[in-house]
Order: sequence, then structure tokens, then C-alpha cells
Amino acid sequence: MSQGIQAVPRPGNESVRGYEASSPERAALQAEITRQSNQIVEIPIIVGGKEIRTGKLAEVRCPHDHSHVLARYHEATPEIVDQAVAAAADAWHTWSELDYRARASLYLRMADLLVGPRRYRMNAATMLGQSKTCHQAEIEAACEFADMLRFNAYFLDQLVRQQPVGEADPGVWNYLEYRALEGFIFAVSPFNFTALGGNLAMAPAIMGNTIVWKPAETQMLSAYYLMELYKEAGLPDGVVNMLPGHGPTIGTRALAQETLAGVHFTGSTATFQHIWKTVGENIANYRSYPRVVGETGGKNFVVAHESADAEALVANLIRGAYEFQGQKCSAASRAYLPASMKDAFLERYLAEADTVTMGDPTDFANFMGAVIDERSFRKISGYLDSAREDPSCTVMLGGNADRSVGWFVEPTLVVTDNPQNRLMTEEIFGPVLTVYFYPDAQYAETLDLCRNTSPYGLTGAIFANDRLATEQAYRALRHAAGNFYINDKPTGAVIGQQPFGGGRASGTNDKTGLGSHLLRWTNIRTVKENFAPAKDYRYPFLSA
Ligand SMILES: NC(=O)c1ccc[n+]([C@@H]2O[C@H](COP(=O)([O-])OP(=O)(O)OC[C@H]3O[C@@H](n4cnc5c(N)ncnc54)[C@H](O)[C@@H]3O)[C@@H](O)[C@H]2O)c1
Ligand SMILES: N[C@@H](CCC=O)C(=O)O
Repeated sequence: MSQGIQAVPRPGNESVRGYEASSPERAALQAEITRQSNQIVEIPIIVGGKEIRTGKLAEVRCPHDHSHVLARYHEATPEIVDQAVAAAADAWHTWSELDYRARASLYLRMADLLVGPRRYRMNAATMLGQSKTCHQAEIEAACEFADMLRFNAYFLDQLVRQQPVGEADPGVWNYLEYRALEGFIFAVSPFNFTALGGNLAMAPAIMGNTIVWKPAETQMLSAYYLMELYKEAGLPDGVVNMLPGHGPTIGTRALAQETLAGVHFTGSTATFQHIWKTVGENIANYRSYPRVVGETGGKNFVVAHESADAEALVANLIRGAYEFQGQKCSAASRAYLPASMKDAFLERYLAEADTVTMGDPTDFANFMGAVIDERSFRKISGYLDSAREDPSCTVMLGGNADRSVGWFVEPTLVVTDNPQNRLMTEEIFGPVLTVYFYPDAQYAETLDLCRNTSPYGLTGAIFANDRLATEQAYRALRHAAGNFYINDKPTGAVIGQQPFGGGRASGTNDKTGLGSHLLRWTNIRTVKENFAPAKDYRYPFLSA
């Protein structure tokens, strides 16, 4: 455990670069975008550090230019899942035995590599492959993942220092050992955050666990570069084994393994519920009870009180609803605004939203790119059709989608007079904000309505200047959001500052960015050493 070693330094958050015109970072990023645009990467399966090619290839294309192929990846088969589990088991013997200080040190080095020489590679891959602007890529693929690596090293160090607090009996020494779980962790990541692809594997790995990682199909380019980063930083082979391919094919085989020790998932609620159910059905076949940690969807709200600052409300709704095309689990998706504000709000919102630019995100003039793929495009288009056809809805802005070059969906504002409309209750995962204007006098009822409308509990925000109104919302919405914002957008949580996650249908709320998260990935052993063991079984009351 080496608690005598100097503590891991307390990290700060990595500074976000601005990419202003003629800045050196803009030039460097543009050069890297050009380089990556002019190649097609062949992505292998990586198991035990070895590259495997099945020849069954799938493509990664630019969402904003779907004729542009960026990469081809080899799809894993069920037999390769078995090989990955075996490779993880092999690596476990050395990785889980390694001193925690060595693992922490490796993570700090990895973070420095990421935001140093590999920064533009990760950002460019995220912009091209996931259609993020330079800002959206920078805040997560570079800065957030570096923060995750550094804070996890710090949290690990803090955790192993947590030891029994009771005063030991004379002649006794008690301590805790933070062991790896016995088996492998199945990490499953979504398309929308490169940093999550990283952290879903690397958070359990820092506790000595070894990982079978299944990235999202549409995130494969940045996923591959993450594997390159790990190798370059000196991560031993087999600690993270990457399986590109079809979710259910890989998932079915991985969840059937008797050595499954945990699932670390982020993605949709439906997929997580399926995984949980499968784990439940297989429970008698596992060697231990797998830890199941999952963060899923949201239907995130913004409530404004009549005292709210209208300018701040509009700016934060536009950012919260449309940045990264609304494809954040935290995106503002439903808003409850006072009727007295309606005309002024709409006037300002429409004028501001009219300046929002959409197109190829590698053109630095654009605020938005395209949604991730055809499946997503069709799903969001269905909601736009529903808004147009439903008499309780009026499309005030946008409402159109264009698939001719890329998967583009216009930033959309819908006003509804039915607060139970599906646009107010279901996760859309696209740039669609629906607003319900409530009678000003019904603020308390509206808070109840907001709390009870959706099955999710991820993020939400209150905009108010009146402190009593703020407190009323704080109390009424206590269980409606795991991340609650006051006069701020409900997106953009920062590691170490706003630990992230939600309850209800949104997940297990184990809070990424909080030290206690690592407790889910360790199997603590309590050790009592007795320097003067009893030599007579009789208690004092039995002696003559
Ligand atoms: N709460 C959070 O922190 C958070 C963060 C990011 C994204 N999300 C959510 O993620 C969703 C969007 O991401 P997505 O479209 O990639 O989600 P998704 O559920 O479609 O896919 C997530 C991952 O699960 C895999 N998968 C699918 N079926 C599987 C199966 N049967 N077994 C194992 N793996 C399987 C996919 O291939 C992918 O890697 C949204 O609902 C969003 O809210 C939540
Ligand atoms: N942590 C991110 C959301 C991640 C989900 O997509 C935020 O706070 O906006």
C-alpha cells in the first residue's frame, strides 16, 4: 500500500484553449484535421496488446459529410470476446499486484501526453468522427479526459489512505487493503464523449482491474487513438482490450462469462436495462456479484421564475439545448417559463438563435455540426414530424432536417400547451427544445409538474433572482436531478467541481468525478495482525 509515499498532488482542471483566429493552437489543430482528413485508418481489434484483423469491416464516416470515410474497423466475434477475457485475466496478475503509486504515476503521465503532444490528434479525431466543434472537442477529448486521469490518480491516493479509525487493541495492527475485483470489468461506452470512452475503462483500471472495452461504433476513430495513447504512456498489454463491433454480439458473450466482475456502462436507458436484466438472469453463473454501474439518458429541464434574468435565460437555453447538437445526456430539452415572459422571451430567443451557425465543424465559423448517424437523424426527424402534426405544438424555430451531405438537424424550438406531450417527456438526443409557458401564479404547481413529468433524474436548472423562489425550486426539485444548476445551463459539469450523474431512470448515480466512484471498483480486504495471540481458549470469567 505504500502510504508512506508522498501524496499525489491535488490536481487543478486543465485550461481550455480558445482556438481564436491566428492563434498557434488553431493552426496546429487545422494542420492535424487536414492530415486526418486525407487518410483512411484501418482499426484493428486490440487484445493483449496484439492487433487482430477479422476482415469483417465496418466504416467510420464524418457525420457532417457522410460520403467521407475516415476509418474502417475490424468487427470482433464472440470467439474474440473469449480471447479478450483471457488476455484481461493474464494481465490481471501483474496489474492488480502493482503498487498503487505506479498506477497513479502512469495516469499522470498519460494526462500530460494527452494535453501535450497528443492534444490535437484527439481533438481532430473527435471533430471529424463525432462532428464536434473545436470547443466541444477541446473541453472533453483533451481537458475532461486529462482531468479524469489526474483526479482519479488523486482519488486513488486519498482512498488508500482511508484506514480503520477505531483505536486498535494493544498488540494489534488493523489495516485495509484495496484489492482489484476478481475478474474483468466490461466497459461499454457511448458515441458522444471521447472522454467517457476513456474513463469507462480507465476508472476501474486504476484500482488494479483489467478491462474488456466495447466502444460505440460511431466513436471508433477517437477510441483507437485512446488505445494508442495508453500504449505510448506505458500501460501494460492486456489491461485494456478493445473490441470494436456490434453491441449485442459482444455484450451477449461478455455478460455470459463467469469471471465478469463488473459492468461500467454509459449509454441509453434501454441498453442499460437490458444489460442489468442479463446480469440478473446469469447471476448464479458468476464467481462474484458483478458491480453494475451505469449512467444513462435524461430529459433535462430548465424552470424560470418570473424574476429570472431573461438575457441569461436565453443564452443558457441556446447553449444548453444546441451545443453538440443536443447530443449530451445533460442537454436542456424541456423548459417551463412564466407566461408573462412569453413575448419578450420569444423575441429575444428567435433573434439570438437566428445567429446560430450550423455546418462542417472543422469550419471554425460553425457553432453546430451534424447529428451522429442515420439512426439518430431518423429518430429526431420523427419528433420533428410529431411536433408539426400535433395541434398542441407550434414549431417556432427550425423543425427541418437535411440529409443530402451530412446528418443535419436544424436547431429547433417548439412551444406546447400540453406539458405531457412526448416532446416534454421523452429523451430526443438532438437539438430540440420544447417550452411550456405556465401561468405565473402557478409557480409551485409548475415545480410539481416538472418533478413528476419525466422518468429521468439527470440534470436540471432554475433561473430566478428571487431567493425565496430559488429555495422553493431547490426543495421541490430535490429528487428530479442529480446535477442541479442555479442560474446556469444544465450541461458542462467539470471534473472535481460538479461530480456528474443522475438517479431515477438516468442511472446508478455513482458520480463521475468524485472519489467515492472508485469504491465501486475495489474489493476491500481487512487485515488484523495480532502480535500476542491468545494461548488459552478460556475467558477470564471461566478461570478458577
Ligand atoms: N448519464 C450520462 O452520464 C451519459 C453520458 C453520455 C451519454 N449518455 C446517454 O447515452 C445515450 C447515447 O449514446 P448511445 O447512442 O451510444 O447509446 P447506446 O445505448 O445506443 O449505446 C451505448 C453503447 O452500448 C453498446 N451496446 C448496445 N447494445 C448492447 C448490448 N446488448 N450489450 C452491450 N453493449 C451494447 C453500444 O454499441 C454502445 O457502445 C443517450 O441516451 C445519452 O443520454 C448518458
Ligand atoms: N458531463 C456532461 C454530459 C455527459 C453526457 O453526455 C455534461 O455535464 O454536460
